[in-house]
Amino acid sequence: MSPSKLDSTDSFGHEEASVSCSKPENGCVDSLSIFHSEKAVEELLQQTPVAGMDEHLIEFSEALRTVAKALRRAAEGKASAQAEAAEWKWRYELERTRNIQMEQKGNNNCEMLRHWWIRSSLDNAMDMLRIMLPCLFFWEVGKEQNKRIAEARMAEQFSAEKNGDLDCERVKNSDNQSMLQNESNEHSETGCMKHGIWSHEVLRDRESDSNSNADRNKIMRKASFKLSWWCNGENGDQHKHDIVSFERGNITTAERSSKQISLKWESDPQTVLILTKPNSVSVRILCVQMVRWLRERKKLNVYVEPRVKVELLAESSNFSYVQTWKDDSEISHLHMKVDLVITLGGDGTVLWAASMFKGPVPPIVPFSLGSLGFMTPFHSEHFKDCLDSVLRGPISITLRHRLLCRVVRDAAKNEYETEEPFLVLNEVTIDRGISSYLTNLECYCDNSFVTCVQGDGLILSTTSGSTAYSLAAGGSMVHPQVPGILFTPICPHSLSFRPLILPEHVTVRIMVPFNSRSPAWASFDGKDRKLLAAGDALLCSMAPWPVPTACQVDSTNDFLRSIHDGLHWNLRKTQSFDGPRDRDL
Ligand SMILES: NC(=O)c1ccc[n+]([C@@H]2O[C@H](COP(=O)([O-])OP(=O)(O)OC[C@H]3O[C@@H](n4cnc5c(N)ncnc54)[C@H](O)[C@@H]3O)[C@@H](O)[C@H]2O)c1
Ligand SMILES: Nc1ncnc2c1ncn2[C@@H]1O[C@H](COP(=O)(O)OP(=O)(O)OP(=O)(O)O)[C@@H](O)[C@H]1O
Repeated sequence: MSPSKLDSTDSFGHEEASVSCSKPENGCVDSLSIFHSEKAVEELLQQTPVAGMDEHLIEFSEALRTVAKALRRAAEGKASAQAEAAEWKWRYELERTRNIQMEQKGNNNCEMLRHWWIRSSLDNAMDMLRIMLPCLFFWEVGKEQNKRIAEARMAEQFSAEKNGDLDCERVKNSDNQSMLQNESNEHSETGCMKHGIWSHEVLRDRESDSNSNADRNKIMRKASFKLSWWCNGENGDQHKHDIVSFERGNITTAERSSKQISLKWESDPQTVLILTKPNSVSVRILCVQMVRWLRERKKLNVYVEPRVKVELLAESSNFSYVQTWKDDSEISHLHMKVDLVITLGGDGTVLWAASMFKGPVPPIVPFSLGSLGFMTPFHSEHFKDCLDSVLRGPISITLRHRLLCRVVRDAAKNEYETEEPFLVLNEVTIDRGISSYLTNLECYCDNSFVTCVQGDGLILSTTSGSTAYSLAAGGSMVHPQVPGILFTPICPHSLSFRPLILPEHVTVRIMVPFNSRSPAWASFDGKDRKLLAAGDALLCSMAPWPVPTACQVDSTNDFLRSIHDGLHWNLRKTQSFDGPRDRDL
């Protein structure tokens, strides 16, 4: 590069101009000119060196290149901060508009429901008159009978009115194709009712909905139930929403956020879904017995998976009453038909059951037919007694939290542009897959930098999953009713990387940085592996739909029994009485 060329205003002059702009009076940085300056330096350096080139010039141009790079980063940082601010503003506006719309829609639906109630009450009155008139001759007999009909109808109307809030939500949700697309609506579905945590009431079958006017009596109803906190062994009916009180400036915890929960049926369960571990003879035999008993003795509708229906029909053609689904799209409506799910298998079958419900999950009764049973407290030998007591209620349940995991690709415009989310009951694992390099994962918690994971990977686990993979990687065992997200590294290449437990309300973001030597792989409850390339991120937060599993005794007793029986936790021979004692010392 000749000095004359360096002096030329074409390249060097341009460079100077951009550098002087990099020390702005008003803090403004022109990213375009910085880009040009950097390019100019790049070009200068690439030119063939000529004899007698001054070394200082090279150093100077290197320095210029560094300055230009720093300026470019500053400009990019500013632009991205501005974009983020605009994004938050946009999100705020969107949320506000959505809330206003939801409020209006809710009011409209309630209004419609009220009109429907008045109209149907009039219809009922007309019906009653129609019944009564021909019966005038038998007035005394007819009077008693009509009174009973009227009472039943009024009770039904009363129940519908009492649960008006929930019905409003159902009306709203009936339009929804996918539960996950309508997160906010479903949030309110699982929300708190006046008494207890929530109550499934008068849910309509999709098919029945379409011809509901034609034949209301054929509407399939879900069993109604109530969940309540269990206080000191009593069934406390009231759930206080404010868990912290601050009267007169004194902060006290009036209610604990996590308590033993009790489920009490308000109407009898009618439909049961049985899910079974495949390829197991003992499971198949038990399934046959259970289906027969539920149908013949309990008069319940029974749903099974298509594969199991084929197996049952091969056993006997009498099983034609057993119901199933034809294609997977019907699975998304199962939660509206099923009152109770029974699983026959190990923990993997409970995970399978949970994965079928991408929104609310009906209560699950897990029977143990595997080698380990952390989530399967019921013994198959006593299935009739167990199911009798569950169907009668009340039962203790463990509300097992799930994590909602979304993959955001580098190319996505914002965090909402994600692929189909996954709901995990145990954990999401981000590992190195078949790559022999260390994973390099940047971790953020609610946008605060947590750490960089360099090792085999990272496990983000629920407390239910704390006894699974996370435990094997050195994580703590946590009672499943404790709300939180476990942050457990897999074979970290550092001596001080202890596992963390984060609070339930945070969003964890795991990013594969651009300087990572290899991509990472995410897997969800040990299934569905997804590639995370450089720039891709995984977002993980607590899902609004927990998995309610029935307890044999209660949450704590079942959890302790599972770690004693399943893991032989802290099992040690008791020291004998004879030997040295303190008083001898
Ligand atoms: N090194 C490990 O311990 C390891 C490795 C991979 C996966 N897993 C676990 O396996 C789970 C998938 O289970 P699967 O049955 O489909 O696969 P699987 O058939 O390979 O069984 C894995 C084992 O994990 C046990 N398990 C599952 N959930 C558990 C829980 N919550 N608490 C205690 N033990 C539990 C199962 O009983 C089973 O013995 C994953 O979610 C992961 O937690 C563990
Ligand atoms: N209904 C089902 N359809 C397809 N796969 C299933 C079903 N139920 C369970 N599985 C899968 O079968 C595998 C084994 O199931 P599960 O853990 O229940 O039995 P197990 O391995 O015998 O029990 P354990 O792990 O306690 O020894 C799991 O990976 C699970 O995902």
